[in-house]
Amino acid sequence: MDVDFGNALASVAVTGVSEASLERLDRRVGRAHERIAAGIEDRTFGYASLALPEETDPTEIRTALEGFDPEAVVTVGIGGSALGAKTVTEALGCAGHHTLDNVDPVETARLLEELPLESTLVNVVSRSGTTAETLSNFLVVREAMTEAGVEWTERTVVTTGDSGPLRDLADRHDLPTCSVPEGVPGRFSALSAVGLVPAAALGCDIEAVLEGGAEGRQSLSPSLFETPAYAYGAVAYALENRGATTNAFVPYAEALEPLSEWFAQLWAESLGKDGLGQTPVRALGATDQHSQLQLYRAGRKDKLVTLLRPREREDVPIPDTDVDELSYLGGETLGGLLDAEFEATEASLAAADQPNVRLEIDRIDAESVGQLLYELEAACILVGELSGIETFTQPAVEWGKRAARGLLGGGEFEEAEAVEGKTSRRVE
Ligand SMILES: O=P(O)(O)OC[C@H]1O[C@H](O)[C@H](O)[C@@H](O)[C@@H]1O
Repeated sequence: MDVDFGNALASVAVTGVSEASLERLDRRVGRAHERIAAGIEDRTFGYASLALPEETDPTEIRTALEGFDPEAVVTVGIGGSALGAKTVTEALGCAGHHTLDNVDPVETARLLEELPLESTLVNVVSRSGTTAETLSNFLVVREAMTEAGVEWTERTVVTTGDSGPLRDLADRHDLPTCSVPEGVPGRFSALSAVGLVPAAALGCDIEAVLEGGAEGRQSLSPSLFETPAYAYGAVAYALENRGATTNAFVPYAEALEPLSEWFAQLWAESLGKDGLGQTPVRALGATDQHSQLQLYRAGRKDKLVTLLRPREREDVPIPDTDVDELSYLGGETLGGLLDAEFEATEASLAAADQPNVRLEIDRIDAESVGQLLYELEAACILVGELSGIETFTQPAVEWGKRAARGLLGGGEFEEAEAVEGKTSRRVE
């Protein structure tokens, strides 16, 4: 990806960052890069994520999928065990990928009604193999397949850790499996089997995705001024230190909308530690110019707006019109209008002293998507290094899990008592 942070400079936006500050920060970026590079080489927990382009074996994935030629794939997983896979297939236009990454009974029932179960591949993904939502959905899907007369063991592939209930189930039923790479947190696993099985099953070029990731790896160098991923991470970090506690991530491409969900987990779960972290807001261009832009321009100056677009895209001409007020659109294209709105929004934010950064990729294809995922991960890891936080863990998510488990009789958890003791002040 290319990064243009001109609109994040103090010379453009009051809450921006000065060139001199970035020069000083670059020395810290260089030291952080040394730590990151060493962590990649040593496959240290978390940093191992940035070794995935070398470590992920497409052959393992394709072997596990041998004999499958599904009409549809349903990924039963949650968080990093679903978002990366959804991002890759949606970006690459691999039709037929559905995800069950919530336990909304209406949605699960709807999807099971809609799916051609006899020609659907069930892709169960859980690093721990113990995630309640994933296992509950899997049990429901398995029962639905049985009731439809489909032998579930012949239509299920599992991606999980080396041990745990899901690994035991896969072994017991001799299911094809892929491994979850050691030392790679779920939100950083898009460039592993966790993120690539559905794309492979639906005929996408996962090798090219990994090639893009490898180009991302090659792009890392000790300076933010020579490394797009570090330029983005360093500017996001510097802006947060100047009050930008929100990062609105706005791709101008429908195919990249799931990327925003993936980015939100990556940014929030990695950086939301010790009272720090930017709140990622998922938005979509041009649609959210008609909803959130008012806040970005005229609300609190507590934001970074990240604008992402492909430079090339398939296009659609806009026919001529005899409506005078709209005649300027005739002969234009939808892509031309989208690009004009991207640039106009970017300028309108700068004109309102709202720092924004432009990310661009050549086009939305397997290689560009792989490189984009990689470089956004590297940007996130740099922010974690500069912030001095634990980038790769997520202890805060465990409290709620224990409370829910206690409420369901899954053990004695003091967190469940806190739920019972809720302070109420109802208005009906
Ligand atoms: O892959 P699993 O072990 O099922 O975990 C799925 C997700 O749930 C956890 O609670 C974490 O918040 C996520 O980082 C993780 O991706």
